[in-house]
Amino acid sequence: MGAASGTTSQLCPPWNGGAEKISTKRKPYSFLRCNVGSSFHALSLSDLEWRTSSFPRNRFALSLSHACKEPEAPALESGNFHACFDSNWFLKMLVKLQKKAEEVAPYLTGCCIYLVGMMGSGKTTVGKILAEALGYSFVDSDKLVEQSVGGSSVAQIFSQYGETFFRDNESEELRKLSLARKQVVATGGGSVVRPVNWKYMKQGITVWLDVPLDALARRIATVGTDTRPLLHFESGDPYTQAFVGLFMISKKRGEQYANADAKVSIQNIAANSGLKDIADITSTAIAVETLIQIENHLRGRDEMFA
Ligand SMILES: Nc1ncnc2c1ncn2[C@@H]1O[C@H](COP(=O)(O)OP(=O)(O)OP(=O)(O)O)[C@@H](O)[C@H]1O
Ligand SMILES: O=C(O)C1=C[C@@H](O)[C@@H](O)[C@H](O)C1
Repeated sequence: MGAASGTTSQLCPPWNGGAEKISTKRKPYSFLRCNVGSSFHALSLSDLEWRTSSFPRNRFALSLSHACKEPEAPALESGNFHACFDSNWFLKMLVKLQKKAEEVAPYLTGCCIYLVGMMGSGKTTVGKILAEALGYSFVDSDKLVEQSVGGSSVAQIFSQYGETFFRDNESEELRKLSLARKQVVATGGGSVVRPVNWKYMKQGITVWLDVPLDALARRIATVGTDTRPLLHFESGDPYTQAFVGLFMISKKRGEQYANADAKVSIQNIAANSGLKDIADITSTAIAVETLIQIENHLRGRDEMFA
């Protein structure tokens, strides 16, 4: 692969099935240049590895990594993304993402973006893509809590110390993050329940990823509920367990997510792009919509103060 600096970026999630299945007849552009802030990203055919053998005609798998010419350019998890999809569509979406990020970045003036939403709503997946596009770093508040408690997992913290202990640590990590700049933060799904957390998160821009419960339950059922202690109390098959648990939680949380400055509705994205199944919406498309909603929020705010 052509990752000269050895830095590779995962641009999309390897979610269930590892593939977005859209057929294509054509090869991709031979070269794609993306500027993100001061960093330069180049995707070329040497970075795109085509493996056609194991897929039906007009379908292919793409293994993608790219070289970061700037050492300080944000690096996501190392490892390549393997998927099967329409290359032209994907590259267009990637260009759209970079263009939108370049438009929005100067107005953000380095302030942090907090993604809020129910568990499984894609805060981590979309957050990493956004951070990469904006030249921000990515942090996951659940991971920060885990580190602060000496490396125990969220599930272990819940069972060993209880939810209140977890929430106290979560608030403390959000307080520290409120002093930071240029970070995309994937918050814990329950960060919205404490008013003080909103005070910290509102130091930046808060965005709600609004995903229907059925889609959340399908995603969570795929990976299991082991890492999600609040879903451990339900019985039934993994989908039912996840759906019932999510339903109860969402009833309790009511409209708390709606306190966010901007909302990204997956159902709206599907409706606007003519897609019947929201599972067909890629995380890159959701990241683009997130930037659009952030831009709308910033415009509204500037107009209010003009
Ligand atoms: N657009 C999408 N389409 C399908 N699956 C997705 C999409 N985005 C994320 N997923 C999958 O859903 C699961 C949850 O995603 P992710 O970890 O990004 O959510 P999260 O909001 O950070 O969850 P949590 O709050 O529980 O940490 C993962 O298995 C991920 O691969
Ligand atoms: O929705 C919630 O309350 C949670 C979501 C996860 O991100 C973790 O923060 C934890 O499992 C609790």
